[in-house]
Amino acid sequence: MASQLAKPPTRDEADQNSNPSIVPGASLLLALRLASRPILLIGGGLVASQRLYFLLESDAHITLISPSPLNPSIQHRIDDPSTSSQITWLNRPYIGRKDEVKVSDFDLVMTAIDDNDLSKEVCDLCREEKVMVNVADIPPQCDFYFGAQLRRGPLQILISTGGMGPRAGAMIRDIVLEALPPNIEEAVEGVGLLRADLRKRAPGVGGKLGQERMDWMKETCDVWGLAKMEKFRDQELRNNILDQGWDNRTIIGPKELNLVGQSWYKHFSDLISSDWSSGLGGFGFGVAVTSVGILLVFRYRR
Ligand SMILES: C[C@@]1(CC(=O)O)c2cc3[nH]c(cc4nc(cc5[nH]c(cc(n2)[C@H]1CCC(=O)O)[C@@](C)(CC(=O)O)[C@@H]5CCC(=O)O)C(CC(=O)O)=C4CCC(=O)O)c(CCC(=O)O)c3CC(=O)O
Ligand SMILES: NC(=O)C1=CN([C@@H]2O[C@H](COP(=O)(O)OP(=O)(O)OC[C@H]3O[C@@H](n4cnc5c(N)ncnc54)[C@H](O)[C@@H]3O)[C@@H](O)[C@H]2O)C=CC1
Repeated sequence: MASQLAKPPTRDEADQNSNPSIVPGASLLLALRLASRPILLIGGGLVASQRLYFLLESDAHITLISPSPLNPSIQHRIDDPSTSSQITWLNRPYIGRKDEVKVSDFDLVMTAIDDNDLSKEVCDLCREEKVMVNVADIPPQCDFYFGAQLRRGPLQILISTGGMGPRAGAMIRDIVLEALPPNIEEAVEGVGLLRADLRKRAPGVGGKLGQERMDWMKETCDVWGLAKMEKFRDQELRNNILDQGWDNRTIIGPKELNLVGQSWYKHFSDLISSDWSSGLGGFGFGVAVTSVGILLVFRYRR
């Protein structure tokens, strides 16, 4: 039988007293922010090259210990000026407990080597020093697992099967990839821009203002829906829903926009009333704005 969907309390009051039972055995899924943080990576083969790729994307600083020859993709990152400063390569084998490089100097340690005894030693050292470690191939020696990942700009999704089937995890990732709406990245970017503008208008952390900000943002997201959030990338539209909406502590959804004034907004809100057909909607909007721009230019020239 399928197990329940994890559902912690939310901001909806109805959820807050439901107290779903705890199903143990999960991993804690987090989004680690590693910019400039020191990470130790031991090994220079294919698996290390995969670890390196994700570490570079997260802006970490990687100390890589492995004798040459390295996997060509690792060598490429070391030679490439756009990534070389993020990597300190020690061209030698790591020797374990006696090595001058100490695991305690790192935030995370990863090994991807074909030497089980040395891997076990690294794991023991890390556990002594309370540094989180991943030993590729040996789940009991992992404090964290990797997962099958997909990234669309700011949007990141990780599939974990709790060590049961990494290949199955990658296949599930591909299903998610197929199912994602084509403009999901633009939707996430749009909502990010709106939140940033709102923060400029109403700065600070917590308190009554923070509560109002969160309630307004939550309702605005709900009324626009994921399908239309890409429209928030338009500065004028953002200004409008902040001027008319946030400043009056009310919610301006796509339907309300045509009450907001400028006639092109009526045209615009008609255009965006369809759902994920929005590739064309976006094009239509572009055309609409451009036409208004052209009309204005003509008016001023007269
Ligand atoms: C526990 C974990 C620890 C960790 O590595 O963090 C682990 C452990 C092991 N992997 C093994 C085998 C394979 N691993 C892959 C691939 C990936 N493995 C990844 C993660 C994880 N692998 C963690 C759990 C993930 C989860 O919870 O779902 C992925 C998702 C992410 C990544 O590595 O970055 C990446 C796919 C990414 C992608 O394609 O995008 C393939 C397929 C392939 O290479 O195409 C195979 C062969 C097919 C198969 O076995 O499925 C073996 C057995 C070795 C043996 O039999 O001797 C072990 C050890 C064991 O299971 O005992
Ligand atoms: N996601 C996972 O958990 C997976 C794990 N593996 C396992 O991960 C390990 C690494 O896999 P690959 O990269 O394909 O192996 P590989 O054999 O291509 O690479 C091993 C690397 O480790 C280096 N190395 C060996 N001893 C070292 C030492 N003392 N210090 C520093 N570097 C050292 C080698 O020079 C080589 O670069 C293997 O044990 C493999 O079975 C393989 C596939 C998936």
